[in-house]
Amino acid sequence: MPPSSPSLPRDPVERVNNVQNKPQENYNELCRPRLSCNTEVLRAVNCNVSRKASNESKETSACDKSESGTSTGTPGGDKGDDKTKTILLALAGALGVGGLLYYFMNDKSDTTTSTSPEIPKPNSADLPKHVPYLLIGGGTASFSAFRAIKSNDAKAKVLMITDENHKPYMRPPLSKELWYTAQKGEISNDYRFKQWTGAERSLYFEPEEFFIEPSKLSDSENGGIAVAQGFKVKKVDPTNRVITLSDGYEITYDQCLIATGCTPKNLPIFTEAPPGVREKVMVYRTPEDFEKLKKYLDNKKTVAIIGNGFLGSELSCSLANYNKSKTDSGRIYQIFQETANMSKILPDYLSKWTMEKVKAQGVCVVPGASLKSVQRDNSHLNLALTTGETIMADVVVVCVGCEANTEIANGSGLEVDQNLGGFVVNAELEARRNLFVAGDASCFYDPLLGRRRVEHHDHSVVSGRLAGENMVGKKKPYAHQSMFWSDLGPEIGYEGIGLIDSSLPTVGVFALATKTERQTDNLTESSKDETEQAKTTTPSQDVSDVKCKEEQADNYGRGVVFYLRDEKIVGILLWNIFNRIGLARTIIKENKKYEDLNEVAKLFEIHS
Ligand SMILES: Cc1cc2nc3c(=O)[nH]c(=O)nc-3n(C[C@H](O)[C@H](O)[C@H](O)COP(=O)(O)OP(=O)(O)OC[C@H]3O[C@@H](n4cnc5c(N)ncnc54)[C@H](O)[C@@H]3O)c2cc1C
Repeated sequence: MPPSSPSLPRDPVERVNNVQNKPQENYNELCRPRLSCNTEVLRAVNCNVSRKASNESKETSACDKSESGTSTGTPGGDKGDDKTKTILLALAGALGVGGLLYYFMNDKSDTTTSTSPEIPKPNSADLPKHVPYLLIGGGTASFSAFRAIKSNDAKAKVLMITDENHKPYMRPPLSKELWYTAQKGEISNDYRFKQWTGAERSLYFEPEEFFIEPSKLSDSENGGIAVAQGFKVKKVDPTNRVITLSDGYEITYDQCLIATGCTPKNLPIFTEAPPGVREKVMVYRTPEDFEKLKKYLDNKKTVAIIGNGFLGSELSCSLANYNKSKTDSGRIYQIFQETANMSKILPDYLSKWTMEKVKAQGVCVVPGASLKSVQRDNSHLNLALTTGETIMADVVVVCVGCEANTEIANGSGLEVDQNLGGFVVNAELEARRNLFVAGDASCFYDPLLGRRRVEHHDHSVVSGRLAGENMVGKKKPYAHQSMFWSDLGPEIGYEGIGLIDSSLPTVGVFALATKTERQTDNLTESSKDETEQAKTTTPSQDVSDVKCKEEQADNYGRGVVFYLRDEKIVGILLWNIFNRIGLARTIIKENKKYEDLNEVAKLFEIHS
């Protein structure tokens, strides 16, 4: 029997707010920045994409190998650069100016300066000696905790300490919306971007004026939040409630939160490489990384993205779409070991279908390949792959996951989970009394799915909020089943909840558009006359017949995938279906077997 249909959130904001332990005030500004498309908006976006279709074959063919077994990057883009360099190198050689030679060999023109606002050199003596609320980390979880503290303790004095030179900001648009905004013009200092709905907002949760100076926090009558930027916390002494900064400065607290997030991993093949190689390799997490990569693209550089997770796939699509606005651009490669995009979370057939969509956006996808060696020539990196191919790239972006920032545990007596990483916390997200952990850095117990660590925006918002509430004494357990979302260009958006793992048995139910209807969809923005039929794939079914064949290319445009463990639904993926995550959460919470998953799928209105 299907569950009774719960009342669905009326709009995206309500959907994100429709979570357990919701406090009274509005969390709009922390909500999923995408604010899901309604059908009309999505179709409108799709139409724009199809209008660009005539360029796609040209862009896809840009991935063709120019020599047998060898892919070369930026065939036209770098020629001018290289010629100039050759002349200058000859000059430098003639003059015997070794330093100049080194400069050009290392292609310093590629390096970028951050556009982050100049801030005075931090001086820890300006920081208070004692604060009632101390937040370590300046990200989403930390800012969410501040909101919760403030709404429960109106005059709270909160000090946030971050080693970044930014006020609190959100990360998801860095690999998505910001690139589409950048495509249309200049990026503003506060990184304003257009959401898919057309609404505009900044990457920053609040403007500069919202915050008070750290030196004025203690005397502030109405409290508030001060951000100590550019400071690293070295350790915490939970017994005496004192933190120590890396310069030795100590601050005592009443309540403390650790929300230190995670750091992108790199690969030994790069970290152990000579400096000339290393300077062409980057990871991606901050606005500075966005600026740096954008500059590479604007200079027609070829980018090789290594990795097949959310970030690798999202970024590949965004960069390829960004390049579409240019008459001349470098290539975007995505290299990974697996057979197709997002194969760790998507069932095989959907993963292969998705890869074709990613390719159609202009990404040169190189599946089934890992790196054998890397060498630097004049200005390029030559990436030799296990497939025998060599990719020539100007820059490599390593997107191979993230490691929880737990250095603070050393010397603080805090437990780190050996398998999952992250600070081990109890049900109230407490590591020690009066010391909480939230966001990517927390390893918490999920009563339904076991001990987990989650690296997603929604988890950081809700766990940060709960930690903040517990810091003011609410003593609430964390029982929220968090969701995530990802967008692969303007055409594919998906949301997931629970265990989304392709090694589990899955059942997918999709709405199919017929050929005629697809043409209609491509030419008009109306959905009125469209009829759809459902297609179900089950774990027992041979999925080879639903592979990405030409005539089935749009089979998986919209649907729902159930992930099963012991025949119970433990995860739900909503594929181009929005505003239904509350229903998915309810179904997972029921933790039961369903005889007919088609009936459950109907609740998601995949045909509407
Ligand atoms: C490019 C990108 C796109 C993403 N897109 C999505 C998406 O589409 N959907 C989704 O669900 N999730 C997405 N995520 C994941 C999501 O953004 C993270 O889960 C979220 O930012 C985690 O928040 P946090 O507060 O735990 O950590 P963070 O946002 O990383 O904040 C941690 C902060 O603590 C600071 N810090 C660390 N150690 C110290 C120390 N010792 N002292 C002082 N400061 C310290 C860090 O510098 C950082 O500022 C994306 C992430 C990235 C990088």
